[in-house]
Amino acid sequence: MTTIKPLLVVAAALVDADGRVLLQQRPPGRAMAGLWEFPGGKVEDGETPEAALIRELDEELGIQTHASCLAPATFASEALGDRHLLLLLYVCRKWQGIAHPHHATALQWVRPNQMYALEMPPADLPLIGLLDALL
Ligand SMILES: Nc1nc2c([nH]c(=O)n2[C@H]2C[C@H](O)[C@@H](COP(=O)(O)OP(=O)(O)OP(=O)(O)O)O2)c(=O)[nH]1
Repeated sequence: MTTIKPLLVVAAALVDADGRVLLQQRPPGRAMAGLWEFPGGKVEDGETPEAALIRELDEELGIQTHASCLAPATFASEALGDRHLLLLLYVCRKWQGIAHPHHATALQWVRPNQMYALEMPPADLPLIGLLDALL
């Protein structure tokens, strides 16, 4: 029997005052290079999902937020190679600092209905409609 180990990933829909969401472009040389994703990353051993997301937002964008500013929104469940991705998406409207692409090739602020035209990871596609309805 094949054992599938879930891969737990957390990501944020950072929403600005105009209802736009921040996406970042995955850098070259990595899986899914060039695709537009929500900032975030893997939950490490011993971390809560919220602590992992706070860490990733600081590492990737240089912004700071708090667990009380992370509202669970939805999740994705998708085969990913020999793993199974569980992606927890939070909505965050409050943070400190200005987002800069520390790891990503580029950042852009988009309305959810503009995401349909962007190349995003397969797991993210079902999340767009939810964000579109929610924001
Ligand atoms: N951050 C993020 N990852 C996503 C999204 N959609 C999606 O399928 N993923 C996948 C891509 C990767 O397989 C995984 C995230 O892992 P990663 O490698 O980017 O995370 P990480 O920052 O912890 O990276 P590393 O430590 O391995 O360098 O989740 C998304 O919207 N945001």
